[in-house]
Amino acid sequence: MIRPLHPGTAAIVKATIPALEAHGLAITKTMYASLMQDPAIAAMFNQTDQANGRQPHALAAAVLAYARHIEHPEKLKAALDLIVERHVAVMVEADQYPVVGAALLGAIRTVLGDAATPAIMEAWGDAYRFLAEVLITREADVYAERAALEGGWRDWRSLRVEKRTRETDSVTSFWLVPADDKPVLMHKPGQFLTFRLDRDGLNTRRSYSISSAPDARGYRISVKRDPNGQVSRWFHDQLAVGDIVDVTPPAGNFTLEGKAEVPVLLVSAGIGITPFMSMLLAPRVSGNTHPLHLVHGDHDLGSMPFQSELVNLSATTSPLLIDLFESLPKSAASTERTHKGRISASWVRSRVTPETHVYVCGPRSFQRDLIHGLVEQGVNREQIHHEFFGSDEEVTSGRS
Ligand SMILES: NC(=O)C1=CN([C@@H]2O[C@H](COP(=O)(O)OP(=O)(O)OC[C@H]3O[C@@H](n4cnc5c(N)ncnc54)[C@H](OP(=O)(O)O)[C@@H]3O)[C@@H](O)[C@H]2O)C=CC1
Repeated sequence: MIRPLHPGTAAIVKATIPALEAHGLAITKTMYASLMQDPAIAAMFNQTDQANGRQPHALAAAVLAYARHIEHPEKLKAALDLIVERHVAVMVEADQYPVVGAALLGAIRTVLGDAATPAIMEAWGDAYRFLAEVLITREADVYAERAALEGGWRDWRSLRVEKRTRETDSVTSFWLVPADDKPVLMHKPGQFLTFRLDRDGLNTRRSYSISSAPDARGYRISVKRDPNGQVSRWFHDQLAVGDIVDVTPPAGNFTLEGKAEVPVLLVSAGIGITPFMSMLLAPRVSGNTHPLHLVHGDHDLGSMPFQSELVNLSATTSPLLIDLFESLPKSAASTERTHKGRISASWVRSRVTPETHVYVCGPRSFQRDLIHGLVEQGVNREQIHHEFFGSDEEVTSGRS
């Protein structure tokens, strides 16, 4: 049950807004430094986003927004929806909230010093308790809903690597089937799986978009090898056919659902094509009728995965258009639908009608440039959907 805020909490929390504006980042950095001492908690966070400061920035902004809108929680709905989505993706549990709360309050006390009076500490304790109860309740509902669906599950489920497929020199697909041979939850195209990786020196959770059509037999994910990436190298070098991995049920809201018949423009760069492969393959299964247009950019045709699948799709799926861009072409030859250079916002803009929904996935700078360019050129922000693992604040805010 969610207990309301104590009378007086909101006024005191609002009075701390100037202190949060001045010291919010110091507070969240101190908080994360303390949390990361616990390996089980550290595993929940993307360590790259910790190291480059994105996560502390994002949390400082969230804490400030909470203080500003504490009397009008409806204004926080979109932010809370995103937090719930992120939390269920990495399987945050109710018993982790007190640990995080203690770290946040400890950091407020450390950074504000004597200014953190007992009344302020009590008010922030109450504000955190209230927010935690809201999130725990909503997350419990999502966990229960997913477990109740056909093929769904509540905790981690063991999947077996049935097959590995080499897509390009740097991309390999992994076909995963349930170790218990029972059906799995059919994903919505665009969703991802999160893996619990706690072996071979790894202690992390990592999400990968599902690149196959919805199928109760299992899932395909496709991983690009990053020479500096510990996890992608582990998938490529260690994960063999027959091995078992633990995953969450499919999660994420980067889906086409609810917008049938609406023209859809899928714009990807690099391995960002993976969720779109699932969307493109799905019509065969679900009778999806969106007019689809894929615009994909990569270094050259040789580094583009799934080309034979795309050729098959364009021959068998109607209506489907595919435009490919090569930023570092190896040959001067081009066709009506293969282009030289990077995908530009103005090229995409000229294909967007007032009805089109644009889905964007790829490197962070690509998403940021494209989304800003489209909005600058008059595309309604509501028509644009994007997906990025990790904190995506700067994709939408313009911070680089
Ligand atoms: N569901 C999700 O959230 C997923 C997210 N991803 C993310 O997608 C990213 C893909 O990275 P990767 O495959 O290594 O990409 P690459 O670095 O290989 O780049 C792929 C292509 O994107 C082009 N590009 C890069 N920046 C821009 C830009 N600002 N504007 C236009 N074109 C640009 C590159 O051009 P050039 O050669 O000129 O640099 C290249 O042609 C990863 O960071 C991954 O995390 C991937 C899969 C799923």
